[in-house]
Amino acid sequence: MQLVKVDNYEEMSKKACSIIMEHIQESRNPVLGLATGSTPEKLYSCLIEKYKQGKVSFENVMTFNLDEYVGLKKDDANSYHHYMKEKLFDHVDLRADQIHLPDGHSEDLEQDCRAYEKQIQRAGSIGLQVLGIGLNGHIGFNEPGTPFSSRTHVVELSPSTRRANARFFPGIEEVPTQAISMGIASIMESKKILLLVSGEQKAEALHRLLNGDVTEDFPASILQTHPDVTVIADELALEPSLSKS
Ligand SMILES: N[C@@H]1[C@@H](O)[C@H](O)[C@@H](COP(=O)(O)O)O[C@@H]1O
Repeated sequence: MQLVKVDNYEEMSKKACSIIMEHIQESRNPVLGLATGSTPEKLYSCLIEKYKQGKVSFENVMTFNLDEYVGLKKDDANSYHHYMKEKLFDHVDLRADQIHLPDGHSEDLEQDCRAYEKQIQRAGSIGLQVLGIGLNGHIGFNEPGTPFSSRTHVVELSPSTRRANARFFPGIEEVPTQAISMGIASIMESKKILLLVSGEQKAEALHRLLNGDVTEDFPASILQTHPDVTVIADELALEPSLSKS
């Protein structure tokens, strides 16, 4: 894993933005894996800004999102479909047929998971996957204990993940109990992975990622075995972890 240390959230987002732009410019058929949550918000604003300045185009890009809540319609304000439209898709030159997210409102979730895997494979697998990390080490919505061999699947969200994400909902009761997530094996097939970590609340998770054992109890630890992972972490996420090591 390559660790890039930056001063703050702003710098982390700019650095990630330039890595993604470079990837788009260098690849013939760029396939991006995208994440949601608070972490990549500014990265997406930066990509919109660069697009508006004519510095990047998404004309040839395909996107696959990591996850989606089960039970929310695409236009629900808390769905990841809605998040992505609002934070990125509606502001750049991406057509609907270039964009892929799991369908959490599908009548046959299992079938949808299999179809999602096939779509990723047909696109030639993910070239650059953007990841955030959950407080418990989850990547996508792969909670602790998820087999490293997992493919896109339906997951039960842990109480701590529901609590962490309750800030986006009117209350914890409204946070769905299930989600569809790309599996850990699916994520690991990405050619490159870009993990973004910002803020003191992520310091413990980052410390364990950088120094801990590779174990299914801490899903992100598998990234230690991937040949091309860049972790961009800011000072707040790093400093406490450095002082502990
Ligand atoms: N499913 C998402 C993940 O894709 C995200 O990376 C992570 C961290 O979220 P945040 O960036 O808001 O801390 O947890 C969420 O639950």
